[in-house]
Amino acid sequence: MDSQHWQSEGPNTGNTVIKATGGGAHKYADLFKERLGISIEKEDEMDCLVAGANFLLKAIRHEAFTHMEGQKGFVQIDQNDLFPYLLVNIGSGVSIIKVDGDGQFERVSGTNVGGGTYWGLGRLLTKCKSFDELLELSQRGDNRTIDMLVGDIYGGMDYSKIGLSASTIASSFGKAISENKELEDYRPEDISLSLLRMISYNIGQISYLNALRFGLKRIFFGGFFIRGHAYTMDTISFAVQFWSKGQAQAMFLRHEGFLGALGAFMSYEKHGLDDLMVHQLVERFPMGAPYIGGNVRGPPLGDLNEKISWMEKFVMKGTEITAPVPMSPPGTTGLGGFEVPSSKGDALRPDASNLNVGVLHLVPSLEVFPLLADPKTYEPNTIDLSDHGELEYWFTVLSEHMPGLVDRAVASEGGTDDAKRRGDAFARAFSAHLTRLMEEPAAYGKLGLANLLELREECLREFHFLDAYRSIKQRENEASLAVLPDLLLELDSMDEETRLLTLIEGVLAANIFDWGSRACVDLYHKGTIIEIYRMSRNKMQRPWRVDDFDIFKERMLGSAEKKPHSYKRALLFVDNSGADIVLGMLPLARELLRRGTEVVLVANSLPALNDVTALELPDIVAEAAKHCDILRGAAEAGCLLVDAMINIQDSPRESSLSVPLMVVENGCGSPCIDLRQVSSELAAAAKDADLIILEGMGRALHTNFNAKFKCDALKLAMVKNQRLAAKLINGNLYDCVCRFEAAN
Ligand SMILES: CC(C)(COP(=O)(O)O)[C@@H](O)C(=O)NCCC(=O)O
Ligand SMILES: [Mn+2]
Repeated sequence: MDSQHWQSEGPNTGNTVIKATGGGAHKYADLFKERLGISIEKEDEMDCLVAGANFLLKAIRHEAFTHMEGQKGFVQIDQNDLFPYLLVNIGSGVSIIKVDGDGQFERVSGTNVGGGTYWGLGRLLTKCKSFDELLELSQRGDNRTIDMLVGDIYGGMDYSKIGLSASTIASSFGKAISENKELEDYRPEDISLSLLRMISYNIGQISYLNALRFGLKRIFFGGFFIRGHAYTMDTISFAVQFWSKGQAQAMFLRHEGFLGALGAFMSYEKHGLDDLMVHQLVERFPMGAPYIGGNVRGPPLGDLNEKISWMEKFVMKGTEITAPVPMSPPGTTGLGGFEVPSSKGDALRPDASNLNVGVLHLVPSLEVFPLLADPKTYEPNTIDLSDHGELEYWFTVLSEHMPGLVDRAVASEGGTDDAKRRGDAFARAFSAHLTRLMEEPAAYGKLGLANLLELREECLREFHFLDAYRSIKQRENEASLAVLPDLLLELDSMDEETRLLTLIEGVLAANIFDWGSRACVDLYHKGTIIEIYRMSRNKMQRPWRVDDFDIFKERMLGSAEKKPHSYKRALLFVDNSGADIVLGMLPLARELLRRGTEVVLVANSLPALNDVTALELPDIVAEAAKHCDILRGAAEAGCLLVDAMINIQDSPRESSLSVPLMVVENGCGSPCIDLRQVSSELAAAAKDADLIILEGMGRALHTNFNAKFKCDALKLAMVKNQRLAAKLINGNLYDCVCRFEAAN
């Protein structure tokens, strides 16, 4: 888990105990004791395997995946509906284990024809020097030269009566008996593929029969034989699908190489992970994790300097490894498993795990947002990056943003040499992530645009850029606060209906201040903040591309047929600093307060681009409250303005209403929000809420555009990316979305 935990143990005092499992735990125990004074405590291999698999399947959302025809598909496993399952561990031999619960399992079967058989026979038949070389050979093989196919027996025809196609293998290596050929006459590539398919099909078939024997729906495959090899997974999947006639599916584990080690870790008493919940665990991918290819390389990384220089080496190593992998969509043949693997497909990456190793953080305060209509089917991302075209587009966009972002980040730290060095390291680290994900989009789990945007923020933080947009945010807040009084006067002179429309227009118009959008940043060179804000407001033309304003208006103000609805509490998920919050969301909050609705401003816990944070908001509200009694009274009632900095007695109150205004943090530090993991404060504040307003592209479009809630929801955003506008709303850059969805 966190390296700090290990570091805090202090220097080795001679009685350190490390839990370990597998052959190595026996083989090297004496050496560890002799050289390092460390005692290796051996744990049972099968216990560890099962404990490791159980932990991963419960703790990591995107752990299990299917692999068919070169495509990974993540499977969401319900923590409460995991057992029983079949675990097939393919090492030298194969163990088939029925798992009924934590510590409850039985080895129900196995086969001596496993990875060792493939490697042993393969070595004898091809003269390969390593297991990886043998696997790599199979990648270029054509097994039809050796295997006897149904078509070979039936003159190229299918044996349709019993459902066998001409390309089905009738007999592995069967052609060798009828041809007058010697071993040298066969290509090693073909031999390797034929062997791989023979063994994988056999394992797939035996596993399926065992699943059938115990009535199990799920079969997870793991072990050294698989090691991320796409074609091996495809063959096993194909076998399971073929024998089960599509009733069963093979699944694989993302951290399959670590089952035993994790299980050994789980055997420590008091590791505190017994009651873990998936929503409390956050997987991050720091470049500083001292792992390459599943091996720890060197001591835990201490200070930032150490991290930067290690990262430089790591990236060099990464480039070495990743260079030969083609930048094309991952895939094998796409042809039903009986075809030969395409050499253009996923190259073999024996060390595919090198950058996949995340660090799991336990954040006990995270909760599932209680107002999600159905947390089980909720998917935060609107854009799925498993679509290669999308990934390529966003990869390019984010790569092009990099120089500007680095300049901004370095400037935010005073432009010192140290900041420049960190800036370089950040750029290299984030580029390495992007390159890695281009090659293997599923390397870190299911990949959506929100994950990429969050990864960028995490990466900045990793290199100690805590708030790259600090000065921009301050400047924009000040400029906007200066014009707020005039805006409030203008609003107050309007009738209710015009005011509501102007307020929503104001939110949409002010959402243009987005430093994460290339198009908007280009715009900022063309005028002052206020000029751009005015221009944006003047351009507001209804109907917007998505325009549910009239439904929202009817709900708020009522109509001839309907009475107005009085919301008890509204959660306003706010977005950017400056005009967005000051001239957009705060005036809307004020309107809700005026109507007797409690308002909770939900802001980021950590900075992301120019988003306003929960820490910054109270000061902004305090400044705004100087010009507005409604905000002031509500903020005081909500204890937001603790030390009432203004002399309230002196100014007459606009309203006697004083329902509270609160600020809560959302638990995240990204431009998007995953509502499966929010702060406990937000979860608590949500209990009484009956209206949710999600604002901005990140929170309302990239994520949550399709989210359904238990209460009314208003999604407001200006679309500041042409491609997204075209794809999502069949519209154009700067089009607006005002989507209102009544409670489910
Ligand atoms: C990062 C963002 C989601 C932030 O938008 P916001 O939530 O502030 O409205 C947005 O700027 C974005 O999607 N940018 C895409 C890159 C671009 O078009 O340049
Ligand atoms: Mn934003």
